[in-house]
Amino acid sequence: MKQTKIAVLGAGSWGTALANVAAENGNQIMLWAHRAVTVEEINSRHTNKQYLGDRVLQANIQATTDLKAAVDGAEIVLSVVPTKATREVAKQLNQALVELRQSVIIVAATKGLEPETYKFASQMIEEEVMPQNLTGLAVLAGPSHAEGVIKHDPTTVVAVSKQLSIAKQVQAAMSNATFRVYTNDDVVGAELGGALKNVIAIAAGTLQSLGYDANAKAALFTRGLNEMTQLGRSYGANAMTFMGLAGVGDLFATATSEHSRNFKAGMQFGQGKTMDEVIDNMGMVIEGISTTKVVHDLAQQKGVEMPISEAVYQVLYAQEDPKIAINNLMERPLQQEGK
Ligand SMILES: NC(=O)C1=CN([C@@H]2O[C@H](COP(=O)(O)OP(=O)(O)OC[C@H]3O[C@@H](n4cnc5c(N)ncnc54)[C@H](OP(=O)(O)O)[C@@H]3O)[C@@H](O)[C@H]2O)C=CC1
Ligand SMILES: O=C(CO)COP(=O)(O)O
Repeated sequence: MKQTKIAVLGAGSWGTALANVAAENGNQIMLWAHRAVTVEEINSRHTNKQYLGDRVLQANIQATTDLKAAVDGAEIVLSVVPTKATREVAKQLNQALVELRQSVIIVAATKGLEPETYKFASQMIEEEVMPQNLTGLAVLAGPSHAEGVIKHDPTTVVAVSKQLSIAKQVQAAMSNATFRVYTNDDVVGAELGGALKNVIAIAAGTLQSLGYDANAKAALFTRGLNEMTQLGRSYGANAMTFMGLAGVGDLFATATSEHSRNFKAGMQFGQGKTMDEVIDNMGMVIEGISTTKVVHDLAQQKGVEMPISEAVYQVLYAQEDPKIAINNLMERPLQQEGK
Protein backbone atom coordinates (compact mmCIF):
# COMPACT_ATOMS: atom_id res chain seq x y z
CA MET A 1 0.00 0.00 0.00
CA LYS A 2 1.25 3.51 -0.84
CA GLN A 3 2.34 5.39 2.28
CA THR A 4 0.70 8.79 2.61
CA LYS A 5 1.55 11.53 5.06
CA ILE A 6 -1.68 12.38 6.86
CA ALA A 7 -2.33 15.07 9.46
CA VAL A 8 -5.32 14.77 11.78
CA LEU A 9 -6.57 17.96 13.42
CA GLY A 10 -8.43 17.30 16.67
CA ALA A 11 -7.53 14.62 19.21
CA GLY A 12 -10.97 13.86 20.65
CA SER A 13 -12.59 10.46 20.26
CA TRP A 14 -13.10 10.60 16.49
CA GLY A 15 -9.83 12.32 15.55
CA THR A 16 -7.84 9.83 17.62
CA ALA A 17 -9.72 6.82 16.21
CA LEU A 18 -9.23 8.04 12.63
CA ALA A 19 -5.54 8.70 13.26
CA ASN A 20 -5.30 5.12 14.53
CA VAL A 21 -6.95 3.69 11.39
CA ALA A 22 -4.66 5.71 9.15
CA ALA A 23 -1.63 4.63 11.18
CA GLU A 24 -2.65 0.96 11.00
CA ASN A 25 -2.56 1.34 7.22
CA GLY A 26 1.13 2.23 7.35
CA ASN A 27 0.61 5.91 6.69
CA GLN A 28 2.77 8.50 8.41
CA ILE A 29 0.52 10.23 10.95
CA MET A 30 0.72 13.53 12.75
CA LEU A 31 -2.10 14.19 15.24
CA TRP A 32 -2.64 17.82 16.25
CA ALA A 33 -4.14 18.53 19.67
CA HIS A 34 -4.44 21.96 21.22
CA ARG A 35 -3.65 20.75 24.73
CA ALA A 36 -0.05 19.82 25.60
CA VAL A 37 -1.17 17.24 28.14
CA THR A 38 -2.99 15.26 25.41
CA VAL A 39 0.09 15.35 23.18
CA GLU A 40 2.30 14.18 26.06
CA GLU A 41 -0.01 11.25 26.83
CA ILE A 42 -0.32 10.10 23.21
CA ASN A 43 3.42 10.32 22.54
CA SER A 44 4.60 8.73 25.77
CA ARG A 45 1.85 6.26 26.70
CA HIS A 46 0.03 5.79 23.36
CA THR A 47 -3.35 6.32 24.98
CA ASN A 48 -5.99 9.04 25.04
CA LYS A 49 -7.78 8.03 28.23
CA GLN A 50 -10.21 10.94 28.38
CA TYR A 51 -11.76 9.95 25.08
CA LEU A 52 -10.89 6.30 24.40
CA GLY A 53 -10.13 4.79 27.80
CA ASP A 54 -7.35 2.20 27.96
CA ARG A 55 -7.21 1.47 24.23
CA VAL A 56 -3.58 1.39 23.11
CA LEU A 57 -2.94 3.46 20.00
CA GLN A 58 -0.55 2.73 17.15
CA ALA A 59 2.99 3.67 18.17
CA ASN A 60 3.56 5.43 14.83
CA ILE A 61 1.08 8.22 15.71
CA GLN A 62 3.06 11.31 16.54
CA ALA A 63 1.13 14.04 18.35
CA THR A 64 2.00 17.73 18.44
CA THR A 65 0.51 21.05 19.58
CA ASP A 66 2.22 22.76 16.61
CA LEU A 67 -0.30 22.83 13.75
CA LYS A 68 2.27 23.94 11.18
CA ALA A 69 4.58 21.05 12.10
CA ALA A 70 1.60 18.66 11.96
CA VAL A 71 0.67 19.55 8.38
CA ASP A 72 4.20 20.09 7.03
CA GLY A 73 4.56 17.72 4.06
CA ALA A 74 1.09 16.20 4.49
CA GLU A 75 -0.91 15.14 1.41
CA ILE A 76 -4.16 14.71 3.33
CA VAL A 77 -5.45 16.69 6.33
CA LEU A 78 -8.43 15.32 8.28
CA SER A 79 -10.36 18.06 10.10
CA VAL A 80 -11.95 16.37 13.12
CA VAL A 81 -12.73 19.15 15.57
CA PRO A 82 -16.31 19.93 16.63
CA THR A 83 -18.42 22.19 14.41
CA LYS A 84 -17.94 25.15 16.73
CA ALA A 85 -14.14 24.98 16.31
CA THR A 86 -14.04 24.16 12.58
CA ARG A 87 -13.83 27.69 11.19
CA GLU A 88 -11.21 28.82 13.69
CA VAL A 89 -9.05 25.72 13.08
CA ALA A 90 -9.46 26.11 9.29
CA LYS A 91 -8.11 29.67 9.63
CA GLN A 92 -5.07 28.37 11.52
CA LEU A 93 -4.63 25.64 8.91
CA ASN A 94 -4.75 28.18 6.10
CA GLN A 95 -2.10 30.32 7.80
CA ALA A 96 0.17 27.28 8.21
CA LEU A 97 -0.31 26.24 4.57
CA VAL A 98 0.43 29.77 3.35
CA GLU A 99 3.66 29.84 5.36
CA LEU A 100 4.62 26.35 4.12
CA ARG A 101 3.55 27.20 0.51
CA GLN A 102 1.77 23.89 0.52
CA SER A 103 -1.46 22.50 -0.91
CA VAL A 104 -3.39 19.60 0.68
CA ILE A 105 -6.53 17.50 0.38
CA ILE A 106 -8.77 18.42 3.30
CA VAL A 107 -11.31 15.92 4.61
CA ALA A 108 -14.03 17.19 6.94
CA ALA A 109 -15.13 14.49 9.38
CA THR A 110 -17.28 16.85 11.46
CA LYS A 111 -21.06 16.36 11.60
CA GLY A 112 -22.90 19.60 12.23
CA LEU A 113 -23.98 23.00 10.89
CA GLU A 114 -22.53 26.33 11.96
CA PRO A 115 -25.16 28.07 14.16
CA GLU A 116 -24.96 31.60 12.77
CA THR A 117 -24.51 30.78 9.08
CA TYR A 118 -26.03 27.28 8.72
CA LYS A 119 -22.85 26.30 6.81
CA PHE A 120 -21.49 22.75 6.66
CA ALA A 121 -17.92 21.94 7.75
CA SER A 122 -16.73 21.65 4.14
CA GLN A 123 -18.20 25.09 3.34
CA MET A 124 -16.44 26.71 6.31
CA ILE A 125 -13.16 25.11 5.22
CA GLU A 126 -13.65 26.23 1.61
CA GLU A 127 -14.26 29.78 2.83
CA GLU A 128 -11.19 29.86 5.09
CA VAL A 129 -8.54 27.95 3.09
CA MET A 130 -7.24 29.73 0.02
CA PRO A 131 -7.77 27.84 -3.27
CA GLN A 132 -4.02 27.61 -3.93
CA ASN A 133 -3.63 25.68 -0.65
CA LEU A 134 -6.48 23.28 -1.40
CA THR A 135 -5.76 20.33 -3.71
CA GLY A 136 -9.23 18.93 -3.05
CA LEU A 137 -12.02 18.85 -0.50
CA ALA A 138 -13.87 15.79 0.81
CA VAL A 139 -16.16 14.76 3.60
CA LEU A 140 -16.04 11.53 5.61
CA ALA A 141 -19.50 10.34 6.66
CA GLY A 142 -21.35 7.19 7.65
CA PRO A 143 -22.00 4.98 10.69
CA SER A 144 -18.78 4.98 12.68
CA HIS A 145 -18.59 5.35 16.43
CA ALA A 146 -15.00 5.87 17.51
CA GLU A 147 -15.51 3.26 20.25
CA GLY A 148 -16.33 0.59 17.62
CA VAL A 149 -13.63 1.64 15.16
CA ILE A 150 -10.87 1.50 17.78
CA LYS A 151 -11.76 -2.10 18.68
CA HIS A 152 -11.97 -3.12 15.02
CA ASP A 153 -15.69 -3.74 14.73
CA PRO A 154 -16.38 -4.02 10.98
CA THR A 155 -17.22 -0.45 9.95
CA THR A 156 -18.31 1.11 6.66
CA VAL A 157 -18.03 4.80 5.87
CA VAL A 158 -18.15 6.98 2.78
CA ALA A 159 -15.61 9.47 1.40
CA VAL A 160 -17.55 12.13 -0.46
CA SER A 161 -16.21 14.74 -2.86
CA LYS A 162 -17.42 16.61 -5.92
CA GLN A 163 -14.16 15.35 -7.46
CA LEU A 164 -14.38 11.55 -7.40
CA SER A 165 -10.58 11.27 -7.79
CA ILE A 166 -10.17 13.02 -4.43
CA ALA A 167 -12.71 10.72 -2.74
CA LYS A 168 -10.79 7.77 -4.20
CA GLN A 169 -7.49 8.99 -2.72
CA VAL A 170 -9.12 9.21 0.71
CA GLN A 171 -10.66 5.76 0.18
CA ALA A 172 -7.26 4.29 -0.68
CA ALA A 173 -5.49 5.84 2.30
CA MET A 174 -8.09 4.94 4.92
CA SER A 175 -9.55 1.55 3.89
CA ASN A 176 -8.53 -1.68 5.58
CA ALA A 177 -9.99 -5.05 6.55
CA THR A 178 -12.18 -3.60 9.31
CA PHE A 179 -12.70 -0.07 7.97
CA ARG A 180 -14.26 -0.14 4.51
CA VAL A 181 -14.56 3.18 2.71
CA TYR A 182 -17.05 3.73 -0.13
CA THR A 183 -17.10 6.82 -2.34
CA ASN A 184 -19.89 9.21 -3.29
CA ASP A 185 -20.09 12.65 -4.91
CA ASP A 186 -23.14 14.09 -3.08
CA VAL A 187 -21.39 16.33 -0.56
CA VAL A 188 -24.50 18.26 0.54
CA GLY A 189 -26.49 15.06 1.04
CA ALA A 190 -23.72 13.43 3.07
CA GLU A 191 -23.14 16.45 5.30
CA LEU A 192 -26.86 16.96 5.87
CA GLY A 193 -27.31 13.27 6.66
CA GLY A 194 -24.49 13.37 9.20
CA ALA A 195 -25.86 16.47 10.91
CA LEU A 196 -29.60 15.75 10.84
CA LYS A 197 -29.41 12.19 12.15
CA ASN A 198 -28.03 13.55 15.43
CA VAL A 199 -31.35 15.32 16.11
CA ILE A 200 -33.31 12.12 15.48
CA ALA A 201 -30.82 10.21 17.67
CA ILE A 202 -31.60 12.58 20.55
CA ALA A 203 -35.29 11.73 20.05
CA ALA A 204 -34.41 8.00 20.00
CA GLY A 205 -32.63 8.28 23.35
CA THR A 206 -35.64 10.06 24.79
CA LEU A 207 -37.99 7.32 23.54
CA GLN A 208 -35.71 4.73 25.11
CA SER A 209 -35.75 6.46 28.49
CA LEU A 210 -39.55 6.66 28.40
CA GLY A 211 -39.69 2.88 27.90
CA TYR A 212 -41.24 2.90 24.43
CA ASP A 213 -40.63 -0.17 22.32
CA ALA A 214 -40.04 -1.19 18.70
CA ASN A 215 -43.20 0.36 17.23
CA ALA A 216 -42.26 3.81 18.47
CA LYS A 217 -38.63 3.40 17.39
CA ALA A 218 -39.62 2.24 13.90
CA ALA A 219 -41.98 5.22 13.61
CA LEU A 220 -39.20 7.58 14.65
CA PHE A 221 -36.60 6.11 12.28
CA THR A 222 -38.92 5.99 9.28
CA ARG A 223 -40.55 9.37 9.68
CA GLY A 224 -37.25 10.89 10.86
CA LEU A 225 -35.50 9.67 7.73
CA ASN A 226 -38.38 11.06 5.68
CA GLU A 227 -37.95 14.58 7.05
CA MET A 228 -34.15 14.38 6.71
CA THR A 229 -34.67 13.46 3.05
CA GLN A 230 -37.20 16.26 2.50
CA LEU A 231 -34.76 18.87 3.80
CA GLY A 232 -32.07 17.28 1.64
CA ARG A 233 -34.28 17.63 -1.44
CA SER A 234 -34.70 21.34 -0.73
CA TYR A 235 -30.89 21.61 -1.01
CA GLY A 236 -30.82 19.62 -4.25
CA ALA A 237 -29.25 16.60 -2.54
CA ASN A 238 -29.73 13.14 -4.03
CA ALA A 239 -32.52 11.35 -2.12
CA MET A 240 -30.57 8.10 -2.54
CA THR A 241 -27.78 9.48 -0.34
CA PHE A 242 -30.27 9.32 2.54
CA MET A 243 -30.80 5.62 1.77
CA GLY A 244 -27.04 5.04 2.05
CA LEU A 245 -24.30 5.07 4.69
CA ALA A 246 -24.46 8.81 5.34
CA GLY A 247 -28.25 8.66 5.78
CA VAL A 248 -30.10 5.62 7.06
CA GLY A 249 -26.78 3.91 7.94
CA ASP A 250 -25.62 6.66 10.25
CA LEU A 251 -29.15 7.20 11.57
CA PHE A 252 -29.34 3.54 12.57
CA ALA A 253 -25.92 3.51 14.25
CA THR A 254 -26.46 6.74 16.14
CA ALA A 255 -30.07 6.23 17.13
CA THR A 256 -29.57 2.69 18.47
CA SER A 257 -26.21 2.82 20.23
CA GLU A 258 -25.37 3.69 23.78
CA HIS A 259 -21.96 4.74 22.43
CA SER A 260 -23.73 7.66 20.77
CA ARG A 261 -23.32 10.95 22.53
CA ASN A 262 -26.57 12.19 20.98
CA PHE A 263 -28.55 9.09 21.96
CA LYS A 264 -27.20 9.27 25.53
CA ALA A 265 -28.08 12.96 25.69
CA GLY A 266 -31.62 12.12 24.54
CA MET A 267 -31.95 9.58 27.34
CA GLN A 268 -31.02 12.24 29.86
CA PHE A 269 -33.47 14.76 28.40
CA GLY A 270 -36.12 12.03 28.78
CA GLN A 271 -35.15 11.72 32.45
CA GLY A 272 -35.81 15.43 32.90
CA LYS A 273 -32.19 16.64 33.03
CA THR A 274 -31.51 20.23 31.98
CA MET A 275 -29.39 21.10 28.96
CA ASP A 276 -26.52 22.27 31.19
CA GLU A 277 -26.62 19.01 33.15
CA VAL A 278 -26.63 16.91 29.98
CA ILE A 279 -23.67 18.80 28.49
CA ASP A 280 -21.69 18.64 31.75
CA ASN A 281 -22.34 14.91 32.17
CA MET A 282 -21.15 14.07 28.63
CA GLY A 283 -17.69 15.67 28.52
CA MET A 284 -17.72 15.20 24.74
CA VAL A 285 -19.37 17.19 22.00
CA ILE A 286 -23.13 16.58 21.49
CA GLU A 287 -23.50 18.06 18.02
CA GLY A 288 -27.26 17.41 17.86
CA ILE A 289 -28.01 20.04 20.50
CA SER A 290 -26.95 23.02 18.40
CA THR A 291 -28.03 21.30 15.17
CA THR A 292 -31.57 21.08 16.60
CA LYS A 293 -31.69 24.87 16.77
CA VAL A 294 -30.25 25.24 13.26
CA VAL A 295 -32.77 22.74 11.85
CA HIS A 296 -35.64 24.59 13.55
CA ASP A 297 -34.55 27.77 11.70
CA LEU A 298 -33.74 26.04 8.41
CA ALA A 299 -37.03 24.16 8.20
CA GLN A 300 -38.89 27.46 8.49
CA GLN A 301 -36.58 29.20 6.04
CA LYS A 302 -36.90 26.40 3.45
CA GLY A 303 -40.61 25.73 4.07
CA VAL A 304 -39.98 22.04 4.87
CA GLU A 305 -42.14 20.30 7.48
CA MET A 306 -39.86 18.61 10.04
CA PRO A 307 -42.23 17.72 12.88
CA ILE A 308 -39.94 15.33 14.76
CA SER A 309 -36.95 17.70 14.70
CA GLU A 310 -39.33 20.47 15.78
CA ALA A 311 -40.54 18.31 18.69
CA VAL A 312 -36.91 17.83 19.77
CA TYR A 313 -36.48 21.62 19.54
CA GLN A 314 -39.51 22.16 21.80
CA VAL A 315 -38.17 19.69 24.39
CA LEU A 316 -34.62 21.10 24.37
CA TYR A 317 -35.26 24.82 23.91
CA ALA A 318 -38.82 25.34 25.29
CA GLN A 319 -38.63 22.71 28.06
CA GLU A 320 -41.68 20.88 26.71
CA ASP A 321 -42.45 17.58 28.44
CA PRO A 322 -41.26 14.83 26.02
CA LYS A 323 -44.51 12.87 26.49
CA ILE A 324 -46.55 15.92 25.47
CA ALA A 325 -44.25 16.44 22.46
CA ILE A 326 -44.86 12.83 21.41
CA ASN A 327 -48.65 13.18 21.89
CA ASN A 328 -48.62 16.32 19.76
CA LEU A 329 -46.78 14.42 17.00
CA MET A 330 -49.32 11.60 17.09
CA GLU A 331 -52.26 14.00 16.91
CA ARG A 332 -51.10 15.93 13.86
CA PRO A 333 -53.56 15.97 10.92
CA LEU A 334 -53.64 12.55 9.24
CA GLN A 335 -51.61 12.23 6.05
CA GLN A 336 -50.87 10.12 3.01
CA GLU A 337 -47.43 8.48 3.09
CA GLY A 338 -44.87 9.32 0.41
CA LYS A 339 -45.96 12.95 -0.03
N1 LIG B 1 -17.01 10.39 18.25
C1 LIG B 1 -17.42 9.73 17.18
O1 LIG B 1 -17.57 8.50 17.21
C2 LIG B 1 -17.68 10.46 15.91
C3 LIG B 1 -17.69 11.84 15.86
N2 LIG B 1 -17.91 12.48 14.67
C4 LIG B 1 -17.87 13.93 14.59
O2 LIG B 1 -16.53 14.36 14.77
C5 LIG B 1 -16.51 15.66 15.36
C6 LIG B 1 -15.61 15.61 16.59
O3 LIG B 1 -16.26 14.76 17.50
P1 LIG B 1 -15.55 13.96 18.68
O4 LIG B 1 -14.19 13.55 18.34
O5 LIG B 1 -16.55 12.94 19.08
O6 LIG B 1 -15.51 15.09 19.80
P2 LIG B 1 -14.84 15.01 21.22
O7 LIG B 1 -15.67 15.84 22.12
O8 LIG B 1 -14.54 13.61 21.57
O9 LIG B 1 -13.44 15.74 20.99
C7 LIG B 1 -13.35 17.02 20.46
C8 LIG B 1 -11.87 17.36 20.32
O10 LIG B 1 -11.75 18.63 19.69
C9 LIG B 1 -10.90 19.41 20.50
N3 LIG B 1 -11.22 20.82 20.35
C10 LIG B 1 -12.31 21.48 20.78
N4 LIG B 1 -12.23 22.78 20.44
C11 LIG B 1 -11.05 22.94 19.81
C12 LIG B 1 -10.37 24.04 19.26
N5 LIG B 1 -10.90 25.25 19.26
N6 LIG B 1 -9.16 23.84 18.72
C13 LIG B 1 -8.62 22.61 18.71
N7 LIG B 1 -9.20 21.53 19.21
C14 LIG B 1 -10.41 21.69 19.76
C15 LIG B 1 -11.14 18.92 21.91
O11 LIG B 1 -10.09 19.32 22.75
P3 LIG B 1 -10.23 19.27 24.34
O12 LIG B 1 -9.97 17.86 24.74
O13 LIG B 1 -9.17 20.21 24.79
O14 LIG B 1 -11.62 19.73 24.68
C16 LIG B 1 -11.16 17.43 21.66
O15 LIG B 1 -9.87 16.93 21.52
C17 LIG B 1 -17.98 15.99 15.70
O16 LIG B 1 -18.50 16.82 14.68
C18 LIG B 1 -18.68 14.64 15.67
O17 LIG B 1 -20.02 14.74 15.29
C19 LIG B 1 -18.13 11.79 13.51
C20 LIG B 1 -18.15 10.44 13.51
C21 LIG B 1 -17.93 9.65 14.70
O1 LIG C 1 -21.66 10.21 14.02
C1 LIG C 1 -21.43 9.33 14.82
C2 LIG C 1 -21.40 7.91 14.45
O2 LIG C 1 -21.43 7.74 13.07
C3 LIG C 1 -21.23 9.68 16.23
O3 LIG C 1 -22.43 10.07 16.78
P1 LIG C 1 -22.44 10.66 18.26
O4 LIG C 1 -21.78 12.01 18.18
O5 LIG C 1 -23.88 10.72 18.64
O6 LIG C 1 -21.67 9.71 19.12
